[in-house]
Amino acid sequence: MIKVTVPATSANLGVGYDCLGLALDLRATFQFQSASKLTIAGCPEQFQNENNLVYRAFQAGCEALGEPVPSLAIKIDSPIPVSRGLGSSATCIVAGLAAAGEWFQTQFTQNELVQLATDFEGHPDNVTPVIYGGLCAGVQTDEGISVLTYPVADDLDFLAIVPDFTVSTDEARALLPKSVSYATATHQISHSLLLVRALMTGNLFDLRLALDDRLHEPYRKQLIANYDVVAEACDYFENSLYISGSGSTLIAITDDTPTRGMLRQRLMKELPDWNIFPVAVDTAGVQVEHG
Ligand SMILES: Nc1ncnc2c1ncn2[C@@H]1O[C@H](COP(=O)(O)OP(=O)(O)O)[C@@H](O)[C@H]1O
Ligand SMILES: N[C@@H](CCOP(=O)(O)O)C(=O)O
Repeated sequence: MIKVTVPATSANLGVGYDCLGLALDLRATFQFQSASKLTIAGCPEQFQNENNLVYRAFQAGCEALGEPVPSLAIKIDSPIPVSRGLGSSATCIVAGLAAAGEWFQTQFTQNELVQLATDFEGHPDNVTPVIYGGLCAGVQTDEGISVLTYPVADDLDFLAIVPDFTVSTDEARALLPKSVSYATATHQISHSLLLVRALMTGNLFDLRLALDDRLHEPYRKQLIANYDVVAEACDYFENSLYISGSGSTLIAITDDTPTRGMLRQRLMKELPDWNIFPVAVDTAGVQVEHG
Protein backbone atom coordinates (compact mmCIF):
# COMPACT_ATOMS: atom_id res chain seq x y z
CA MET A 1 0.00 0.00 0.00
CA ILE A 2 1.22 3.49 -0.84
CA LYS A 3 0.24 6.39 1.39
CA VAL A 4 0.71 9.98 0.26
CA THR A 5 0.00 12.97 2.50
CA VAL A 6 -0.15 16.52 1.16
CA PRO A 7 -0.86 19.99 2.56
CA ALA A 8 -3.61 22.40 1.54
CA THR A 9 -2.39 25.56 -0.14
CA SER A 10 -3.25 29.20 -0.33
CA ALA A 11 -2.31 30.50 -3.78
CA ASN A 12 -1.62 34.04 -4.99
CA LEU A 13 -1.40 35.56 -1.49
CA GLY A 14 -3.05 38.60 -3.03
CA VAL A 15 -0.41 40.18 -5.27
CA GLY A 16 1.40 36.98 -6.30
CA TYR A 17 -1.17 35.95 -8.91
CA ASP A 18 -0.38 32.58 -10.54
CA CYS A 19 3.08 32.63 -8.98
CA LEU A 20 3.13 32.62 -5.14
CA GLY A 21 1.66 29.91 -2.92
CA LEU A 22 1.79 28.92 0.74
CA ALA A 23 1.41 25.40 2.17
CA LEU A 24 -0.99 25.16 5.15
CA ASP A 25 -1.10 22.57 7.94
CA LEU A 26 -4.38 21.05 6.78
CA ARG A 27 -3.23 17.70 5.40
CA ALA A 28 -5.01 15.21 3.15
CA THR A 29 -4.17 11.51 2.93
CA PHE A 30 -4.43 9.39 -0.23
CA GLN A 31 -3.94 5.59 -0.17
CA PHE A 32 -3.28 3.47 -3.25
CA GLN A 33 -3.62 -0.32 -3.38
CA SER A 34 -3.81 -2.99 -6.02
CA ALA A 35 -7.42 -4.08 -6.75
CA SER A 36 -9.32 -6.18 -9.29
CA LYS A 37 -11.09 -3.07 -10.60
CA LEU A 38 -10.90 0.69 -10.05
CA THR A 39 -12.55 1.76 -6.79
CA ILE A 40 -12.41 5.24 -5.30
CA ALA A 41 -13.66 6.06 -1.81
CA GLY A 42 -13.65 9.11 0.45
CA CYS A 43 -14.73 11.79 -2.02
CA PRO A 44 -18.06 13.07 -3.34
CA GLU A 45 -19.87 10.47 -5.45
CA GLN A 46 -19.52 12.53 -8.61
CA PHE A 47 -15.73 12.01 -8.42
CA GLN A 48 -15.88 8.24 -7.82
CA ASN A 49 -15.12 7.22 -11.39
CA GLU A 50 -12.25 7.10 -13.88
CA ASN A 51 -12.38 10.87 -14.41
CA ASN A 52 -11.26 11.34 -10.82
CA LEU A 53 -8.42 13.85 -10.71
CA VAL A 54 -6.26 11.68 -8.44
CA TYR A 55 -6.64 8.74 -10.82
CA ARG A 56 -6.00 10.89 -13.91
CA ALA A 57 -2.84 12.25 -12.31
CA PHE A 58 -1.76 8.70 -11.43
CA GLN A 59 -2.33 7.74 -15.09
CA ALA A 60 -0.26 10.73 -16.24
CA GLY A 61 2.52 9.65 -13.88
CA CYS A 62 2.47 6.13 -15.39
CA GLU A 63 2.57 7.64 -18.87
CA ALA A 64 5.57 9.83 -17.98
CA LEU A 65 7.37 6.70 -16.73
CA GLY A 66 6.32 4.61 -19.74
CA GLU A 67 4.60 2.10 -17.43
CA PRO A 68 1.13 0.46 -17.71
CA VAL A 69 -1.64 1.78 -15.44
CA PRO A 70 -2.43 -0.83 -12.74
CA SER A 71 -5.93 -1.52 -11.47
CA LEU A 72 -6.29 0.52 -8.27
CA ALA A 73 -8.25 1.05 -5.08
CA ILE A 74 -7.86 4.70 -4.04
CA LYS A 75 -8.92 5.89 -0.60
CA ILE A 76 -9.07 9.62 0.11
CA ASP A 77 -9.26 11.24 3.52
CA SER A 78 -9.20 14.99 3.10
CA PRO A 79 -10.22 17.83 5.42
CA ILE A 80 -9.66 20.31 2.56
CA PRO A 81 -12.96 21.75 1.30
CA VAL A 82 -13.42 21.56 -2.48
CA SER A 83 -13.57 24.70 -4.65
CA ARG A 84 -12.85 27.01 -1.72
CA GLY A 85 -9.44 28.31 -2.82
CA LEU A 86 -7.47 25.94 -0.60
CA GLY A 87 -5.91 23.94 -3.41
CA SER A 88 -7.89 20.68 -3.24
CA SER A 89 -7.24 20.07 -6.95
CA ALA A 90 -3.48 20.53 -6.53
CA THR A 91 -3.43 18.01 -3.66
CA CYS A 92 -5.17 15.43 -5.88
CA ILE A 93 -2.75 16.02 -8.75
CA VAL A 94 0.44 15.87 -6.70
CA ALA A 95 -0.77 12.82 -4.73
CA GLY A 96 -1.62 10.89 -7.92
CA LEU A 97 1.69 11.71 -9.59
CA ALA A 98 3.81 10.99 -6.50
CA ALA A 99 1.99 7.66 -5.96
CA ALA A 100 2.68 6.58 -9.56
CA GLY A 101 6.39 7.30 -9.08
CA GLU A 102 6.46 5.30 -5.85
CA TRP A 103 4.42 2.45 -7.41
CA PHE A 104 7.14 1.88 -10.00
CA GLN A 105 9.94 2.66 -7.54
CA THR A 106 11.09 5.59 -9.68
CA GLN A 107 10.20 8.55 -7.46
CA PHE A 108 9.99 11.78 -9.43
CA THR A 109 12.32 14.54 -8.28
CA GLN A 110 10.61 17.59 -6.77
CA ASN A 111 11.28 19.51 -9.97
CA GLU A 112 9.88 16.76 -12.20
CA LEU A 113 6.76 16.70 -10.03
CA VAL A 114 6.40 20.49 -10.38
CA GLN A 115 6.59 20.30 -14.19
CA LEU A 116 4.13 17.40 -14.45
CA ALA A 117 1.71 18.85 -11.89
CA THR A 118 1.77 22.31 -13.50
CA ASP A 119 0.89 20.78 -16.87
CA PHE A 120 -2.24 19.48 -15.16
CA GLU A 121 -3.17 22.48 -13.03
CA GLY A 122 -2.23 25.10 -15.63
CA HIS A 123 -0.33 27.36 -13.19
CA PRO A 124 2.40 26.51 -10.66
CA ASP A 125 1.29 28.52 -7.62
CA ASN A 126 -0.73 25.75 -5.91
CA VAL A 127 1.34 22.74 -6.84
CA THR A 128 4.76 24.09 -5.76
CA PRO A 129 3.86 24.48 -2.06
CA VAL A 130 2.12 21.08 -2.07
CA ILE A 131 5.44 19.61 -3.22
CA TYR A 132 7.98 21.74 -1.31
CA GLY A 133 5.96 23.00 1.68
CA GLY A 134 6.28 26.58 2.93
CA LEU A 135 6.13 29.74 0.85
CA CYS A 136 7.05 29.18 -2.80
CA ALA A 137 7.24 31.12 -6.03
CA GLY A 138 6.89 29.16 -9.26
CA VAL A 139 8.64 31.01 -12.08
CA GLN A 140 7.77 29.79 -15.58
CA THR A 141 10.90 30.18 -17.73
CA ASP A 142 11.87 29.01 -21.23
CA GLU A 143 13.73 26.16 -19.50
CA GLY A 144 10.76 25.02 -17.37
CA ILE A 145 9.63 26.10 -13.94
CA SER A 146 12.09 27.41 -11.38
CA VAL A 147 10.91 27.16 -7.80
CA LEU A 148 11.98 29.70 -5.18
CA THR A 149 11.31 28.93 -1.53
CA TYR A 150 11.23 31.47 1.31
CA PRO A 151 11.07 31.12 5.11
CA VAL A 152 7.96 32.67 6.68
CA ALA A 153 8.33 34.67 9.93
CA ASP A 154 7.37 32.46 12.90
CA ASP A 155 5.32 35.14 14.60
CA LEU A 156 2.75 35.52 11.80
CA ASP A 157 -0.69 34.11 12.65
CA PHE A 158 -3.02 33.03 9.83
CA LEU A 159 -6.81 32.70 10.08
CA ALA A 160 -8.73 30.76 7.39
CA ILE A 161 -12.19 32.24 6.82
CA VAL A 162 -14.05 29.64 4.76
CA PRO A 163 -17.49 30.57 3.40
CA ASP A 164 -20.38 28.12 3.12
CA PHE A 165 -20.34 28.45 -0.69
CA THR A 166 -17.91 27.47 -3.44
CA VAL A 167 -16.20 29.50 -6.15
CA SER A 168 -15.16 27.65 -9.28
CA THR A 169 -11.57 28.48 -10.25
CA ASP A 170 -12.47 28.34 -13.95
CA GLU A 171 -15.27 30.88 -13.49
CA ALA A 172 -13.11 33.11 -11.32
CA ARG A 173 -10.40 33.10 -14.02
CA ALA A 174 -12.92 33.82 -16.79
CA LEU A 175 -13.89 37.06 -14.97
CA LEU A 176 -10.44 38.62 -15.31
CA PRO A 177 -9.53 41.16 -18.00
CA LYS A 178 -7.35 39.92 -20.88
CA SER A 179 -4.72 42.65 -20.47
CA VAL A 180 -3.58 45.26 -17.95
CA SER A 181 -1.72 48.57 -18.21
CA TYR A 182 2.00 49.15 -17.59
CA ALA A 183 1.00 51.06 -14.45
CA THR A 184 -0.86 48.03 -13.10
CA ALA A 185 1.99 45.69 -14.02
CA THR A 186 4.51 47.94 -12.24
CA HIS A 187 2.29 48.21 -9.18
CA GLN A 188 1.95 44.44 -9.06
CA ILE A 189 5.65 43.60 -9.48
CA SER A 190 6.71 46.09 -6.79
CA HIS A 191 4.01 44.98 -4.35
CA SER A 192 4.77 41.29 -4.78
CA LEU A 193 8.42 41.97 -3.92
CA LEU A 194 7.33 43.88 -0.81
CA LEU A 195 4.95 41.05 0.11
CA VAL A 196 7.65 38.39 0.03
CA ARG A 197 9.91 40.48 2.26
CA ALA A 198 7.05 41.26 4.65
CA LEU A 199 6.17 37.56 4.99
CA MET A 200 9.83 36.75 5.66
CA THR A 201 10.37 39.49 8.23
CA GLY A 202 6.87 39.52 9.74
CA ASN A 203 6.64 43.30 9.24
CA LEU A 204 2.89 43.93 9.51
CA PHE A 205 3.07 47.51 8.29
CA ASP A 206 4.72 46.40 5.03
CA LEU A 207 2.34 43.45 4.79
CA ARG A 208 -0.68 45.74 4.86
CA LEU A 209 0.83 47.98 2.20
CA ALA A 210 1.81 45.00 0.05
CA LEU A 211 -1.62 43.35 0.07
CA ASP A 212 -3.09 45.74 -2.50
CA ASP A 213 -3.79 43.50 -5.47
CA ARG A 214 -4.88 45.01 -8.79
CA LEU A 215 -4.87 41.90 -10.99
CA HIS A 216 -7.66 39.68 -9.65
CA GLU A 217 -9.12 40.60 -6.26
CA PRO A 218 -11.07 43.66 -7.50
CA TYR A 219 -12.94 41.37 -9.94
CA ARG A 220 -13.33 38.36 -7.64
CA LYS A 221 -14.60 40.13 -4.52
CA GLN A 222 -18.03 40.26 -6.10
CA LEU A 223 -18.16 36.42 -6.04
CA ILE A 224 -17.71 36.44 -2.27
CA ALA A 225 -20.89 37.48 -0.45
CA ASN A 226 -20.04 39.26 2.83
CA TYR A 227 -16.50 40.07 1.69
CA ASP A 228 -17.05 43.60 3.08
CA VAL A 229 -18.16 42.25 6.47
CA VAL A 230 -14.87 40.35 6.74
CA ALA A 231 -12.77 43.27 5.42
CA GLU A 232 -14.33 45.64 7.95
CA ALA A 233 -13.65 43.27 10.86
CA CYS A 234 -10.06 42.77 9.68
CA ASP A 235 -9.56 46.55 9.53
CA TYR A 236 -10.97 46.91 13.04
CA PHE A 237 -8.53 44.33 14.44
CA GLU A 238 -5.69 45.52 12.16
CA ASN A 239 -5.38 42.19 10.39
CA SER A 240 -4.30 42.02 6.75
CA LEU A 241 -6.61 40.19 4.36
CA TYR A 242 -6.40 38.49 0.97
CA ILE A 243 -8.45 36.09 -1.17
CA SER A 244 -6.96 32.59 -0.98
CA GLY A 245 -6.47 31.24 -4.52
CA SER A 246 -9.54 32.16 -6.52
CA GLY A 247 -11.71 32.12 -3.37
CA SER A 248 -14.07 31.66 -1.73
CA THR A 249 -11.76 31.41 1.32
CA LEU A 250 -10.25 34.57 2.74
CA ILE A 251 -7.08 34.58 4.84
CA ALA A 252 -6.38 37.12 7.59
CA ILE A 253 -2.85 37.67 8.90
CA THR A 254 -1.65 39.29 12.14
CA ASP A 255 1.29 38.83 14.51
CA ASP A 256 -0.86 38.98 17.60
CA THR A 257 -2.52 35.66 18.54
CA PRO A 258 -5.13 37.18 20.95
CA THR A 259 -6.24 39.60 18.21
CA ARG A 260 -6.65 36.69 15.82
CA GLY A 261 -8.87 35.05 18.47
CA MET A 262 -11.01 38.19 18.79
CA LEU A 263 -11.37 38.51 15.02
CA ARG A 264 -12.41 34.84 14.88
CA GLN A 265 -15.04 35.30 17.63
CA ARG A 266 -16.51 38.34 15.90
CA LEU A 267 -16.66 36.66 12.48
CA MET A 268 -18.13 33.46 13.94
CA LYS A 269 -20.93 35.59 15.38
CA GLU A 270 -21.51 37.57 12.18
CA LEU A 271 -21.14 34.64 9.77
CA PRO A 272 -22.31 31.61 11.79
CA ASP A 273 -22.44 29.25 8.79
CA TRP A 274 -18.82 29.88 7.78
CA ASN A 275 -15.93 27.78 9.03
CA ILE A 276 -13.31 30.01 10.64
CA PHE A 277 -10.17 28.47 12.09
CA PRO A 278 -6.48 29.19 12.69
CA VAL A 279 -3.98 27.66 10.26
CA ALA A 280 -0.19 27.48 10.33
CA VAL A 281 2.42 27.15 7.63
CA ASP A 282 3.21 23.54 6.61
CA THR A 283 6.88 23.04 5.85
CA ALA A 284 6.90 19.31 5.06
CA GLY A 285 5.21 19.29 1.63
CA VAL A 286 4.31 15.97 0.01
CA GLN A 287 5.23 12.84 2.01
CA VAL A 288 5.18 9.35 0.53
CA GLU A 289 5.22 6.05 2.48
CA HIS A 290 5.27 2.54 1.08
CA GLY A 291 3.77 0.03 3.57
N1 LIG B 1 -11.23 14.24 -3.63
C1 LIG B 1 -11.30 14.60 -4.91
N2 LIG B 1 -11.40 13.67 -5.88
C2 LIG B 1 -11.44 14.03 -7.17
N3 LIG B 1 -11.43 15.30 -7.61
C3 LIG B 1 -11.34 16.25 -6.70
C4 LIG B 1 -11.27 15.97 -5.31
N4 LIG B 1 -11.15 17.13 -4.65
C5 LIG B 1 -11.15 18.09 -5.59
N5 LIG B 1 -11.25 17.57 -6.82
C6 LIG B 1 -11.27 18.26 -8.12
O1 LIG B 1 -10.82 19.59 -7.92
C7 LIG B 1 -11.86 20.50 -8.35
C8 LIG B 1 -11.82 21.74 -7.49
O2 LIG B 1 -10.71 22.47 -7.89
P1 LIG B 1 -10.73 24.05 -7.97
O3 LIG B 1 -12.01 24.55 -8.55
O4 LIG B 1 -9.45 24.42 -8.62
O5 LIG B 1 -10.75 24.50 -6.44
P2 LIG B 1 -9.74 24.21 -5.27
O6 LIG B 1 -8.53 23.54 -5.85
O7 LIG B 1 -9.43 25.55 -4.71
O8 LIG B 1 -10.48 23.36 -4.27
C9 LIG B 1 -13.13 19.70 -8.22
O9 LIG B 1 -14.16 20.20 -9.04
C10 LIG B 1 -12.67 18.33 -8.66
O10 LIG B 1 -12.57 18.27 -10.06
N1 LIG C 1 -3.68 31.38 -9.42
C1 LIG C 1 -4.91 30.63 -9.43
C2 LIG C 1 -5.06 29.92 -8.11
C3 LIG C 1 -6.31 29.10 -7.99
O1 LIG C 1 -6.30 28.45 -6.72
P1 LIG C 1 -7.54 27.60 -6.23
O2 LIG C 1 -7.10 26.99 -4.93
O3 LIG C 1 -8.69 28.54 -6.09
O4 LIG C 1 -7.79 26.56 -7.29
C4 LIG C 1 -6.06 31.62 -9.65
O5 LIG C 1 -6.07 32.62 -8.96
O6 LIG C 1 -6.90 31.37 -10.52
